[in-house]
Amino acid sequence: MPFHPSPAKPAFVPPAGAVDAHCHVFGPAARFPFAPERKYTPVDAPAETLFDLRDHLGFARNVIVQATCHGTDNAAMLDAIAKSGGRARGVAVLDETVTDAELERLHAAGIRGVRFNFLKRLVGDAPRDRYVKVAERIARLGWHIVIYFESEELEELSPFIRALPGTIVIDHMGRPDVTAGLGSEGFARVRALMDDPRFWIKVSCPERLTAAGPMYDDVVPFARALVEANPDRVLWGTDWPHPNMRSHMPDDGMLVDMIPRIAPTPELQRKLLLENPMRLYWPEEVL
Ligand SMILES: O=C(O)/C=C(\C=C(/O)C(=O)O)C(=O)O
Repeated sequence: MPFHPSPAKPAFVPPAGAVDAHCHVFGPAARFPFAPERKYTPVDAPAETLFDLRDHLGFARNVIVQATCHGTDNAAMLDAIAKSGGRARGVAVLDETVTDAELERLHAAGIRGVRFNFLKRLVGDAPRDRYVKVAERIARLGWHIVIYFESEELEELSPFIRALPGTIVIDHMGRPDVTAGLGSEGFARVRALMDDPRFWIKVSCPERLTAAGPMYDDVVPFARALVEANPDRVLWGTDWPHPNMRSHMPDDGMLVDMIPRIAPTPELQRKLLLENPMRLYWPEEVL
């Protein structure tokens, strides 16, 4: 499903310098082929379109996250970062063969984290041994680890995740089953991870979690609970171009207009959209 061709202009105006902390670039396939082992083939979603969206939504910076469709070939993301004029940083997917020289080059190119995907529909059986080796290799760079999992797997997965070193950023609220309610065991496990100050969480992707559909009223309480409980360790992103969406394609402008519903004060919005992502991805610019 292609991304929304003409997202609305949001009524909500993000704070100056706001960061879209979870988005992707895909291809163009002619220049940046997709990984042979991929589980899906997305539409081309080039850097130029991402940056136009950034400006249209009122954001200033992007954190571009490597997606499984490109495997460990981070070239498309690195090309986008290089084109951004310093306004993008990245989260890469690596394997344990990465050399120290390559890690230095990736850091110089704007990479500040690695991503470990646990979704079976995206990676099959997650290569946990590889993830441990990569985690050990990046620790000296001060990078963090972004993790993506289904909340129903969290009971089994928690010991492995808690044993990872450094800062850990949970994608898409830990994918709670919103139909099970705020008091569900699954969401309680996600919130229990957040009791550890090493953990951060993205209050993104209501469109992936909703049972009610757009305006995503059923997801708002989950995101708001996470923002209010962890104001200094939350991030927000569009997840553009929204790969693997089946039910509908979200309007990115509408996603931005959800922000005041999940972060109801200017202070919470500033932390979510500016202070927190700047601390994690542009620490050298934080006074
Ligand atoms: O884009 C997302 O963050 C979500 C998805 C895809 C990936 O994360 C990926 O391919 O790495 C998904 O839920 O299908």
